[in-house]
Amino acid sequence: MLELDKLSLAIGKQSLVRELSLQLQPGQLHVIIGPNGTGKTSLLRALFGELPLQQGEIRFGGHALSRRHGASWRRQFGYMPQNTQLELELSVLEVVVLGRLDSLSMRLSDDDILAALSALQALGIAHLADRAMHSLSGGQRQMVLFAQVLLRDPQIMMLDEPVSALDLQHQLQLMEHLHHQTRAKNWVSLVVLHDLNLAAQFADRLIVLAGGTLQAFGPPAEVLDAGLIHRLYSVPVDIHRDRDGKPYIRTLRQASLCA
Ligand SMILES: Nc1ncnc2c1ncn2[C@@H]1O[C@H](COP(=O)(O)OP(=O)(O)OP(=O)(O)O)[C@@H](O)[C@H]1O
Repeated sequence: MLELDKLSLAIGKQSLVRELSLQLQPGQLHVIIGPNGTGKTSLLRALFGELPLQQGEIRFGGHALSRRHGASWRRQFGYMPQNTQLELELSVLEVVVLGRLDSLSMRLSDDDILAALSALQALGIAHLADRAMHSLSGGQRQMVLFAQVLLRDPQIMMLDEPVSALDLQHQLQLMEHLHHQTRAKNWVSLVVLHDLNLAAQFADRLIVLAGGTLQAFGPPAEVLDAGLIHRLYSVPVDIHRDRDGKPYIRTLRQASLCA
């Protein structure tokens, strides 16, 4: 279990997250939603050990994150940050193999290369293997970096807006893959999404953040309602339910936004 105990984060004098306590279970997909600038990325960076904690504690498997053990802490994670803009001369296959960096010796083993190829195949992008990373489109790059993070085979998987550049088919493919692997590998998965319908379809638990504080935590069917969404985004919505009882959301147009 990944535990956050009264976690507070700040950059300089600006408070980003306040007194956040959560228990995140292995085998479950947790989706973080909330308005822009509300601390979602900062939270992932703190969990990864990239942003110092102002107060509180993060524990995984009984061990607390500490500065001294930063490198071994990070080894437990697969982390795909928000910015996927990489001007690398490396080929796609080389970038994906880098997912094995921690266990690489001076030479790549055949196993590493086969694992990278099979990740590319599973995501339907094996045809990109020899392309230079810098020559790819934004969506192609996002899929390749997802393949790279899969290769780490982590215990905790964190993806920051991983579908922001993807078309509908690839959004579904990435989320289905993540959902399946989270169950199969017993990952604690944490994903930041802005698409509430995608979040409602795939999340076991939603983590709703606004203004750096936890607004709600639970299954989408229990958490998402028109009142919460209006409080978060000041946008009126209709909420419907699909055959499985999962909510789906339709925004209502507002002439007043066009001042
Ligand atoms: N390096 C930094 N220096 C100063 N302020 C920062 C820094 N990184 C983030 N912030 C501020 O911290 C707040 C939270 O940022 P964060 O990126 O965590 O939000 P977010 O919820 O992920 O936003 P978005 O949905 O827009 O990606 C914002 O007000 C942002 O301007």
